Amino acid sequence: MTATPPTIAHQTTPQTTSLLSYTSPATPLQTLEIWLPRPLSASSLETTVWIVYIHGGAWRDPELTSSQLEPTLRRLFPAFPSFEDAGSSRAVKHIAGFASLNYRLSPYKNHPTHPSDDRDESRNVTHPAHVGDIAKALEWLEREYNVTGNSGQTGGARGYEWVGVGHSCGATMLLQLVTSMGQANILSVCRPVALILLAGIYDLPVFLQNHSAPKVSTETQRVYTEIIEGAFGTDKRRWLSASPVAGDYSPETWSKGRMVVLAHSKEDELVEEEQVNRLVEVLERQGWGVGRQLLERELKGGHDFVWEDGEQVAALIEQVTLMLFE
Ligand SMILES: N[C@@H](CC(=O)c1ccccc1NC=O)C(=O)O
Repeated sequence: MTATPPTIAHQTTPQTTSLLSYTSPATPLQTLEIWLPRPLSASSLETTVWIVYIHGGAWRDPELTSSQLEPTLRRLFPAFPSFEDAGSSRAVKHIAGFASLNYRLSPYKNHPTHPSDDRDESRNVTHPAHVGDIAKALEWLEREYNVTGNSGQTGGARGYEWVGVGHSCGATMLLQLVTSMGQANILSVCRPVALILLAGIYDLPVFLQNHSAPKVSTETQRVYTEIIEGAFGTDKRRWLSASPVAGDYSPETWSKGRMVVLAHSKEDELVEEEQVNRLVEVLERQGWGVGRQLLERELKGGHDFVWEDGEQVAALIEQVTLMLFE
């Protein structure tokens, strides 16, 4: 494959974009946002990566969107939305671009202000449609911005490598993507070199067990059940096979994977720490931790504070980017 120049205008700097569609025809949630700290042509394929962010919201919350990355961008770029100071951090020099993805959601009929309508095709999907949209967005990023991670073994063209950052169910989806859980188009999508997983859900049955009465109120249990049934259907037998803990993270299936960071806060009131422990067991059993780096990081603050504040997310992005290059 040869490096095709990006086909949409993005060579001016500094640049932010509004929502871009990654499907044709366009739909309201199959969209993404792009930020380039400098013209793409000034970011070399050898020394920079893309950061691809996936927001959370329990697969259904319409109020959580791609804009969730902005507080983090404000921490990384003091003059954001301008990128004037883009050269100030050593890590940022190694970032070619940021993409923050939206994806179709599952129903949320009892949302207090934005209930979903049965006829709204953007808000009535189930797994694997969410992660399928993530795969479509990555195919688009490959076409438009050369985010292919094609490491040019044949000496040919290269594309940018990417680092995935996901919060809550966004972290879940990144792992479903690298392990090809879901649909066929995922297989052709280039894999990330590293993942930063924030407050993710990795074992759906354990997630539900930990949020069932008498550990929690029956009302809380009802909400968690509604979230999982809404996103994965009512057939319980499918919940484990759709869980990241059921995935294959061997070098054969994810040859690019060099680093996984699992971050969680003890103050998280929505996703429990056991999710991290379950995934660590699985990754270690599959050889992670020797050679392929497995890092656990303790965060501060509640579930949503982590992205609302952005400082800890920015610090993790800086650390991982530097580790990849230095
Ligand atoms: N704001 C969401 C709740 C939510 O995001 C959530 C709740 C419990 C456990 C994890 C959650 N988010 C994961 O993406 C909602 O209203 O459904």
